[in-house]
Amino acid sequence: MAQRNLLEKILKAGRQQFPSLFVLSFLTNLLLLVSSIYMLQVFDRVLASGSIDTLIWLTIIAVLAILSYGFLEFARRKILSRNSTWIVENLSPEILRRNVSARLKVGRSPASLGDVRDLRNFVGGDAILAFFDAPWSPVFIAIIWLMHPILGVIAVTGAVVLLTIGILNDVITRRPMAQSNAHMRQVYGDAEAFVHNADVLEGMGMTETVAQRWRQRYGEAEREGAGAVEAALILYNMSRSIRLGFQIAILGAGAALVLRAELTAGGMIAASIILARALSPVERAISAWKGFGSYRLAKAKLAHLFRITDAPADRISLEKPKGRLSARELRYLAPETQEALIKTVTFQLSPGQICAVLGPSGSGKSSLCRLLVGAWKPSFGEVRLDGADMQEWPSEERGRYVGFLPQDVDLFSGTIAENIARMGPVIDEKVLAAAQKSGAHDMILSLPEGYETQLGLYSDQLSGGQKQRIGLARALYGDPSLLVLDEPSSNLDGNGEIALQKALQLMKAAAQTVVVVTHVPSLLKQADKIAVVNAGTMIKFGDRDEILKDMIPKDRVPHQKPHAAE
Ligand SMILES: Nc1ncnc2c1ncn2[C@@H]1O[C@H](COP(=O)(O)OP(=O)(O)OP(=O)(O)O)[C@@H](O)[C@H]1O
Repeated sequence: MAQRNLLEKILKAGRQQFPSLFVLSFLTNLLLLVSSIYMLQVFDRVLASGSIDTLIWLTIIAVLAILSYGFLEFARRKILSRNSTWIVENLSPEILRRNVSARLKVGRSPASLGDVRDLRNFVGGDAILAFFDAPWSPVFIAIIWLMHPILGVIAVTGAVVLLTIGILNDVITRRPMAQSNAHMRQVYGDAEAFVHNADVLEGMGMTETVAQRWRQRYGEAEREGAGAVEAALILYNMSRSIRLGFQIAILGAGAALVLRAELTAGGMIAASIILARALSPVERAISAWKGFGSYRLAKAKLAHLFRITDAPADRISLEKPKGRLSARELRYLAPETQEALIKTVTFQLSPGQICAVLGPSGSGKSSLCRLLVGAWKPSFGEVRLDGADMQEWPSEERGRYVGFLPQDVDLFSGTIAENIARMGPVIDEKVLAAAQKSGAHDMILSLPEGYETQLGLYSDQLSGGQKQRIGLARALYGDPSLLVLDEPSSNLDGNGEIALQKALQLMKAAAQTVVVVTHVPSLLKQADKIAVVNAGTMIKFGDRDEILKDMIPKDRVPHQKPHAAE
């Protein structure tokens, strides 16, 4: 329950800091007047009276005030940086979890960790302070007005001109910058994918062509934003010059007023300093406004992500299932296209049964596997393990009883032992048992660091077959009741296949239910049942021998690869 409103909770916690930020901003802005008041007093009182004592006292008071200013400004920023750390630490893991959930549910996630960063940048950064400081600009301008209305008019004009330039800047640059940023993200994503596929690029001499294409797309994205950057730069420099211009104007007008004895010399200098203070929040408020735009967008995207994904369910402790698997009228529509990838699938397996799934390429075997392990939520129908609906079961709890070996195994950054232990706490005996059962133990020991071998991102230092064996050990970790293996031998050599055959025998002996996508005769021999899938429909399901008898012409030798759905 607490997790469901995490986003609101975090934003509310941020808002709760507003009163203290408001008070601190009031005090810091008040103390910002110290230097002008000091200047006013030195010029008009000390220089006129020649009193060293007054100067000393004034200086002591000014220094104390400036020190207090420093302390209060530090406190303001400390509150914000604490806020931003808290936001990132609490929200990021939750967003990562919901990203995974959204990817499986709707194909892609509406929000990313970049949105948490945008949220943090605004709530915990300078932008929000600009909002607290901005109301002080009119106060400073009013003080200048009180010194002399002519100076007040100059200050108001300065603020209006800077505000106009800022708004113009925002209007001109917002859209092209957003487009350029989106394209840049794509271009950098492409670059990462190219590096990841270095072997393909080098092996087929594609590197230069790909680099050329990339350079072209990078150039286009860069040029798209260049015009906006240039316009922003011109306007930024213009606003700086204009601000300095207004400061000179206020000094000049002040001097004229001094000559006409309508203002003191101290007042002239103080007005110039106060003007600088008055105009600075105006300039900052414009960039803060941009930050506010990103914040609002990020908040909306994150709220959408929270709406379409569920909070982690409370842990429930069901007994370990025996492995009775039933799929009833399963149907699955691709989230983005609504195309039916699985049309009708109904079957049941008893604990300890091995079911081989056959079917031509693209027939839906992998999709079926994802539905069986509960990674994909069926659009219609249900998958039950011992009567419990896979979708009703919290995935953390369910995962303890399910092992899944996908077609393409990717391992995560960490040691081999950690990967086998599913990135949780490593229980040595369980890791060893899983590795031995999968036939990966000897291979792991032959690596220089054995189970402690550190795998980097994409685990490039391992061969496809090695990854597959470790993936199988990961699936077997903790003796799950149901194992779903998608083409487990696609990267294995003869020895690997024999090891896999033994592993299947051990699973059967341990009464583990297994669904295995394979066309390999030696593995088919282990199966009790065979399911044949074609175009998303299970067209045949039954005892192995009966199905094979129907499929293989009598005059053909049994160890030939069966062509399932032809
Ligand atoms: N996320 C998805 N969105 C849309 N279509 C998808 C998605 N995943 C798979 N498909 C499509 O669903 C169909 C079945 O794919 P699936 O991977 O399940 O087939 P398969 O039988 O395992 O194929 P292979 O033997 O080649 O691995 C294919 O046409 C594929 O393009």
